[in-house]
Amino acid sequence: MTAHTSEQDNWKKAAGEAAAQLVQDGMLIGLGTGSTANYFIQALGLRLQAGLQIAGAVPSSNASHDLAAQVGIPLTTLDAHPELDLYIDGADEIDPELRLLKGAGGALVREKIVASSAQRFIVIADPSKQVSHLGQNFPVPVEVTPFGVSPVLKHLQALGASAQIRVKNGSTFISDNSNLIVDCRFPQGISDPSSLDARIHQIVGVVETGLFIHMASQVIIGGPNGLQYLP
Ligand SMILES: O=C(CO)[C@H](O)[C@H](O)COP(=O)(O)O
Repeated sequence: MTAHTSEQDNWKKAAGEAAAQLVQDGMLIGLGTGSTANYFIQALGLRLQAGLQIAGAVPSSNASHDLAAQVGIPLTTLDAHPELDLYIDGADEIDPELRLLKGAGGALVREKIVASSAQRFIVIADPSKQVSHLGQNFPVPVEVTPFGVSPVLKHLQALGASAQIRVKNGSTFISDNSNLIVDCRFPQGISDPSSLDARIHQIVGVVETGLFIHMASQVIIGGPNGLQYLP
C-alpha cells in the first residue's frame, strides 16, 4: 500500500497511541526505536504526565533513551530489571506468521535483547510493513564486529546474500554497540527465515540478525480503517 507520508505518520501515531494505552501502573516497559516507536514514547510520556506510574522503562537505543528522558519517562536498565512486562517497537516488515524484519534504524541487537526480556512484545506499524515474504522490501541487517568483517562478508555471500556494509550520510554506520551493520539482500528470496537466521548465527563475528522469528505476541496496524490487531 502506498500512502502520503503525513497519512502514514498518522497511522503510525495511532498505533503508537493504542500501544501506550496498554501500559498499566507498576509495569516495566521496553521502549523500541524508530519513528513509530517514537510516537509510542511520546504517548507514554503524556500518560505519565496524566498520572500513570510505571516501575521503569528500558530503551533499545541511545536515540530512544534521549527521547524518553526528554518526555519524562523514568529509565532503568536490564541489569537492574532483567524481566520486563511489555516491549513495544516498530518493524520494517511483518509476514503473515508475524515474523519480523527489523533493524533499518540499526538498533537490532538491543531491540532483540529487550524484546527477548519481555513477557509480551507488541509490534506497532502502518500497513506498508505487511509483506507476504520477509526480505521483500528491506535487506536483512546483520550486526558484525568490525574486526574480521571481510571473512564474515564472504560467509554471507556463500549463503546467497549480496552483502554490503551499511553507509549512512556518506560514512560507515556504527551501531550503538560500536559494531558494523551488513545489509544482506537475497535475490533468490528467503524461503525459510528461521533456518536463514540459524545459519547466519553460525558465522563467527556475527553479533545478531534483524530476523525476529516468533517473538511478536501481537501486532497493531494503524491504517485507513482504524486499528487492526493481529492475531
Ligand atoms: O527496527 C527498527 C530500528 O532498528 C525500527 O523498529 C524499524 O526500522 C521501523 O522503523 P519506523 O517505525 O521508523 O518505520
